Amino acid sequence: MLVTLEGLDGSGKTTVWEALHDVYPDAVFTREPTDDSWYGEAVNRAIGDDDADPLATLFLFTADHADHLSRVVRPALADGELVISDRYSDSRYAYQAASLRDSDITRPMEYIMGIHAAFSRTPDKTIYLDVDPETAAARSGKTNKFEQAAYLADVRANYERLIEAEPERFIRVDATQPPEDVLDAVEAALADILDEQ
Ligand SMILES: Nc1ncnc2c1ncn2[C@@H]1O[C@H](COP(=O)(O)OP(=O)(O)OP(=O)(O)O)[C@@H](O)[C@H]1O
Ligand SMILES: Cc1cn([C@H]2C[C@H](O)[C@@H](COP(=O)(O)O)O2)c(=O)[nH]c1=O
Repeated sequence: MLVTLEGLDGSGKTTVWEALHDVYPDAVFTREPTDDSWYGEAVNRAIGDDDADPLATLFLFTADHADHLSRVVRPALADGELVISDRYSDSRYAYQAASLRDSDITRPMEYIMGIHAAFSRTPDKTIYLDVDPETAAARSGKTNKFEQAAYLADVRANYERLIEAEPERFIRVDATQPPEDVLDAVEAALADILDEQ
């Protein structure tokens, strides 16, 4: 089963993802962008480059996703493992659709989803850590071009579109709560997901 954690920068995904290691010691914990491949390194260069072309950046993230899928996610799923990924394809649909909003591509989210449809694997469940853009930007420290409240407001609107389109896949957790309450809510959601299996 593939479970993904999604949300704005600073929503607390990594805090939750790290805490879940103790709860599910046998699960495969992974992330996007990857942190163990040259594709992930290329993505991180694009994140740090204010002048990086948004379309080129989309394809770097997508290349990293393709490698992540074939090298980590698909083999683990084939072995029957629980895979928990800190960010996954929805991050592309939400972030790169926002980056390409004023580009020549008329429907960026649909375009990005179309690219993924040919090869990707949709998560079984996605836990969305919901936080307002101002809190997200403040928590993340505004260290790069993505961690800005105005941009994150567009990203959040895109996440809302995704949730509206697939309400059965997404579980929304209020990420403005204290970290221990957020973790309790995520643990309860995951327990329900695994019970339903
Ligand atoms: N529920 C919370 N309440 C207050 N602060 C939090 C909460 N969860 C995480 N934080 C803090 O916010 C900061 C960002 O958390 P974290 O790295 O987990 O977020 P993230 O969603 O993974 O961000 P990014 O996508 O930018 O990597 C950290 O300093 C963390 O301690
Ligand atoms: C996977 C993915 C990520 N991003 C953005 C979101 C963040 O600002 C950075 C790095 O992610 P992290 O969780 O803070 O390490 O990249 C993106 O724009 N598109 C994606 O597909």
